[in-house]
Amino acid sequence: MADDVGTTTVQVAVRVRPLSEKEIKEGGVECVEVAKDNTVTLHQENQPPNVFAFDNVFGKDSTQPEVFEMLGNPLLDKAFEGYNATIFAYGQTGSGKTHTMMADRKSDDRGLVPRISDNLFQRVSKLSSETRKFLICCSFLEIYNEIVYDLLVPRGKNTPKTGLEIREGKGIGVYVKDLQEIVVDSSEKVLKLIDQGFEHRATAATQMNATSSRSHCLFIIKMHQKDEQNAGNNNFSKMNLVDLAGSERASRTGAQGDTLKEGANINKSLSALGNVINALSTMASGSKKVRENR
Ligand SMILES: Nc1ncnc2c1ncn2[C@@H]1O[C@H](COP(=O)(O)OP(=O)(O)OP(=O)(O)O)[C@@H](O)[C@H]1O
Repeated sequence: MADDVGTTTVQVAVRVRPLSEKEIKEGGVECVEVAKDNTVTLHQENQPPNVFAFDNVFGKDSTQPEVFEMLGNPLLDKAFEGYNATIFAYGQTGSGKTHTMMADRKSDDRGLVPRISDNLFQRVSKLSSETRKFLICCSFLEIYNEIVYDLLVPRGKNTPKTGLEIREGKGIGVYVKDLQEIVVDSSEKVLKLIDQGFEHRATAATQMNATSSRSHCLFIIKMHQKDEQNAGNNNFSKMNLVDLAGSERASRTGAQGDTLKEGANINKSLSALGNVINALSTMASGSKKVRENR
């Protein structure tokens, strides 16, 4: 998670998913051990175990509400204070990114994004008054082969081949030109937008003979608060909820042609993201050099 107002913090959580039925049938064995001190031990054949430490660790029996409590709730706290905040789900195809971020959006097993939306509107309903108002809007986009597509608009003949443009504006930072921003006043409306976005994404993927796990997917919630009695509450914040494309390496999957191109673009963007996160965490730990280079 990263917020971009002054005190930048980056936290890394890891979630281990249970073995799938197919993996069990094929004789797969669990090789990851999760400990209460937020460490993960990786056991590999004929090698000494490797131990890794994280800010948060979720074992194979972890639940969606637990993940929300540890990651979603603090993100909302920050958003209500006026900070921008981002969650990225990173991992190889099939590791559980979409399950953690979305899952079945209408079931008790729903993931972070629908839970954040539910909790956001619960908080808004508690805090709203004659003098304190909230305006919330959402956008949904995907980045496929470095091209940005609006998921709230059906893709068709009129969709520009080059996709939407990423721009930077004074006071507003980086934004996507012409991206739809839909005003929402309930969690149900947010879930409808998500459904709509997924439908457009699936249709476009079929048209392009691609799979959705080869694109990055970003759900954006913007919140504007206005309080006539307490100017301290007047603020604007943005939550970016990102389900990244599968991180496997092209060389390992033996990809060729278009799939190789997709893989190269995914690697390029994930490596750029890695550089940004490294720079942010170095900044958070007070490295002078990064600050001077900004
Ligand atoms: N924590 C979990 N508990 C139970 N099942 C899980 C868990 N995480 C993932 N799964 C299951 O594992 C399968 C793969 O998960 P998922 O589709 O979320 O992977 P992914 O990383 O998003 O893959 P892709 O990159 O293709 O989008 C799904 O059937 C999902 O339901």
